[in-house]
Amino acid sequence: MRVARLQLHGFRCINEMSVDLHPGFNFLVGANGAGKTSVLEAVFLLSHGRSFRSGAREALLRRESTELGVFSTINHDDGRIARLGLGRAGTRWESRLDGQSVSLGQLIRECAVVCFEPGSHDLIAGAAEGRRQFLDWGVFHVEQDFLPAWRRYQRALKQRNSLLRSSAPLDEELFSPWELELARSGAAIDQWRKAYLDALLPFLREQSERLLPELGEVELRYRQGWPEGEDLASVLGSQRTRDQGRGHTGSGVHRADWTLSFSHAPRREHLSRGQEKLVALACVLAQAWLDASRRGEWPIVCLDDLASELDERHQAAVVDGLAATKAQLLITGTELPQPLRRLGAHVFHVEQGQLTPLL
Ligand SMILES: Nc1ncnc2c1ncn2[C@@H]1O[C@H](COP(=O)(O)OP(=O)(O)OP(=O)(O)O)[C@@H](O)[C@H]1O
Repeated sequence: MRVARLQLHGFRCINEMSVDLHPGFNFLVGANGAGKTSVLEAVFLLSHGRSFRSGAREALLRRESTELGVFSTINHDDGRIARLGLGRAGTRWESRLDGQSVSLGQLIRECAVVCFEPGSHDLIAGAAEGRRQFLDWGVFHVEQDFLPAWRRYQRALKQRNSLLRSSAPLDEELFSPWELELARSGAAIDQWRKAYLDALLPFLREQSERLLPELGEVELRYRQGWPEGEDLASVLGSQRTRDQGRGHTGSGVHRADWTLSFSHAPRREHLSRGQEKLVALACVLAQAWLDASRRGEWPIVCLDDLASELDERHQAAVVDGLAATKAQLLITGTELPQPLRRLGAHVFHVEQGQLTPLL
């Protein structure tokens, strides 16, 4: 799939912008603060319903603006054209698909964007939440039932946490229904996550061999969030007193995590910063390959500030990897690095939130 046209208003530093993108490789060049990342952020928003930058969605609204809109025409490989819109007027957010008002879930299912940006580093070096989000986005896009199960899980978790914080003595009858729901929806979420990571692993191996052959073989470890082989409902039942002391539920799929290790770098601390960046990039590209194999069309691939911290050899390895995909690429940088020129870029100059085609 490809973004054919992108229109933004009231988004970050962008007052009004409309651009027709190339179906192949688009390179957005401009000075620091020009608005390059904001363009990628808008495309990402349509596929994730949130920004990749920290902070509330409200921060996306341009200062001095009262309305925000992100509109995109997506061309699918089968010839279908979808018109996506996400906007905020006053305090209300609205999602539209082909002119109809839809839920945010329906909107983001229509469009697949994988994005590598400086914060993607957190996939390797950051907290577990970012890794769970990465995993759950992949599951969400293949499993129709994931979102309702995840919502049921979140609701039950909230209820159990508020019971834990209430001063009442721990009452089995009050806790049990929520713990059973956590176990039921949690088991489904856990199975989907495991299946997703199993499917991701071969693509991850391929990407890491291409980008980081010096690190040796990659291993992926998944922790489900409670002891393996035990029933989550029983675990929660036995941990009520401990959880009451903590004020929250200490076990469940909301505590899951996955990590990578390499035969020549078994611990994360063995990786240099540039290597961490490449490992995170390998994860993102593996996700794109898996998504393409399942969906039958490539997701849109966004790479923000790709070249920084990478030497020419690794940049060339990244370029070889990208050349092997059929994805639409949106890449940003303060200049077009030599190795990327091989991909035949359509360059846009970005200045004060405006895109001007250069080549
Ligand atoms: N809500 C907002 N309203 C107005 N301006 C904003 C808002 N949020 C961010 N900005 C500004 O938008 C500008 C563009 O930021 P962006 O991160 O897109 O730039 P960039 O071209 O990617 O820069 P860099 O190369 O430094 O990463 C910045 O000057 C920033 O201060």
